[in-house]
Amino acid sequence: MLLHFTKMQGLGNDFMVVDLVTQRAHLTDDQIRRLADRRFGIGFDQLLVVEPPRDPEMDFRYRIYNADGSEVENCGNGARCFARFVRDQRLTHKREIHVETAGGPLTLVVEDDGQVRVDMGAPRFAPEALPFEAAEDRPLHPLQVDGERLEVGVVSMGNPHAVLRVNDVDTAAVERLGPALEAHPCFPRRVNVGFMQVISAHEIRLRVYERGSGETLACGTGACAAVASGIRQGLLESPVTVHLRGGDLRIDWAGGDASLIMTGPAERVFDGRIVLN
Ligand SMILES: N[C@@H](CCC[C@H](N)C(=O)O)C(=O)O
Repeated sequence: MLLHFTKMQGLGNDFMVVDLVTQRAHLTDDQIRRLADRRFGIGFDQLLVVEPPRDPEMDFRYRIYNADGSEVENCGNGARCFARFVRDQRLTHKREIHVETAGGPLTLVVEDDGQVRVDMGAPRFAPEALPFEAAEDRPLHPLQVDGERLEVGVVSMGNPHAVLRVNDVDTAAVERLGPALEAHPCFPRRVNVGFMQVISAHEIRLRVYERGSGETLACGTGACAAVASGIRQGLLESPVTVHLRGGDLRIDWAGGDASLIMTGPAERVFDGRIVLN
């Protein structure tokens, strides 16, 4: 069958976006892995699927799959691309869009300048929210990883994140510690791993080794998790500018049960169609 898709990117975190409101298709894990391949397929960090909502209060259902075919709960850069996509495709004219995700509802607002502001919900630090195996909820947890004793913050943004403070993201051991932490037995559903360099109370640099996709140029939920963990540790104050390899995000958080607000760009790259086999 012939599938129409759009390639999009948010700060270099790239997506294949498929409209399953007007098309019918079912993609298997194996097909997703082949489409994600940067040499034999289209190439992307995540596949985003737009579906009709199951809840009548919502505008759409937004499903997210990593490059390894696993379905996940949330994707911040994807949410911004999703908002641009449904308006560009004329699936909605609304500027404020309510979507269901596997990690809970999200509200997306397309601003006049084309930037998208996303209410990402409140961070959850309780270990069982990720899940993470620990006896108590604390700002930093000691963890033995690849022969090293590390201290990590753990945060659920719908999806699980571990945040590690480093002196310099350019020299951080992302390729070694990223996969080791992602597969650490204390994270039974695996974890996304953020390497955070604090520049000032309002500015960090961040690299993220993503569960199921490897290091990406940017991760929206990772940026929210790093800021929430940094504020909780008393290292940061809202608003925080997060410098990622692909560009900058602004994150606002009033603390407690307040939602994290992420603001950043979303771009269409090209439209295409592919025969699914
Ligand atoms: N790139 C995303 C996060 C995508 C999902 C993540 N890899 C997971 O497995 O939870 C973002 O921008 O948030």
